[in-house]
Amino acid sequence: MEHEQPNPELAAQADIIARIDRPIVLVGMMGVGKTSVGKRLAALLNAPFLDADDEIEKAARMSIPDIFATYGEAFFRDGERRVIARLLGEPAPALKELSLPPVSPAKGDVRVISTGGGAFINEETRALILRRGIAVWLDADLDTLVERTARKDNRPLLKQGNPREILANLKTTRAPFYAQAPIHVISGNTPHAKTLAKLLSAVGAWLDTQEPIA
Ligand SMILES: Nc1ncnc2c1ncn2[C@@H]1O[C@H](COP(=O)(O)OP(=O)(O)OP(=O)(O)O)[C@@H](O)[C@H]1O
Ligand SMILES: O=C(O)C1=C[C@@H](O)[C@@H](O)[C@H](O)C1
Ligand SMILES: [Mg+2]
Repeated sequence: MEHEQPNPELAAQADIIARIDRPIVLVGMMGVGKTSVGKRLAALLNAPFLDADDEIEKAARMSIPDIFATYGEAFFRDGERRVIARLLGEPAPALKELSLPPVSPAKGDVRVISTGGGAFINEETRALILRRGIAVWLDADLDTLVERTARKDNRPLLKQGNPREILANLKTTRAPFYAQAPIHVISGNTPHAKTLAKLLSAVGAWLDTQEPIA
């Protein structure tokens, strides 16, 4: 019987996965792929996946467009801040938001949290994410964002005018905030698997800078 050759790429991935000890939090523009890439990353890490937008909808028992339409953006942002605090395991006042219990991680503290596009712009939310998680800025060019966001009709901010112009403005004004994430990955026009591999190796490179060399 032939011996199987060890696969160095898989071994490198396993090494990175074993060193991840905190939540990975994906931040970036709407449509960049935080949810779809985040789900795949969680599967690879064998860790829970939590989508902040979904959690807000569950907590409010309303869709995001309905929350915006009924209560306005400021109300949504406040809920978003409290929900993300809960997903990051922040105790007490966050629980006021609803009767949901804090999420209990299955494997240590590791989980993948995909945030909504505006979450990292809030100072308090950003500070919490930077303190408790490994923040990854997923980024893409404007054409890619326009194409990807056009696939679904569930983003109220894009209904306030020309989606391309709105995305261009948001991208410019938000970039300095997203850039505060320690890791930056381009979610380009390639299959999800490629973005995932790039993301994991960027996390590995960042972990290398955090650990003292023995
Ligand atoms: N790397 C990729 N390659 C191809 N398609 C992608 C990639 N990343 C995301 N997409 C597609 O783009 C669309 C938007 O992705 P997704 O919903 O994950 O974005 P998001 O960042 O979570 O957006 P939002 O902030 O509005 O929740 C989906 O149809 C998804 O399949
Ligand atoms: O970029 C944003 O501000 C938003 C992105 C979505 O994920 C949702 O959180 C909501 O539609 C707002
Ligand atoms: Mg999403």
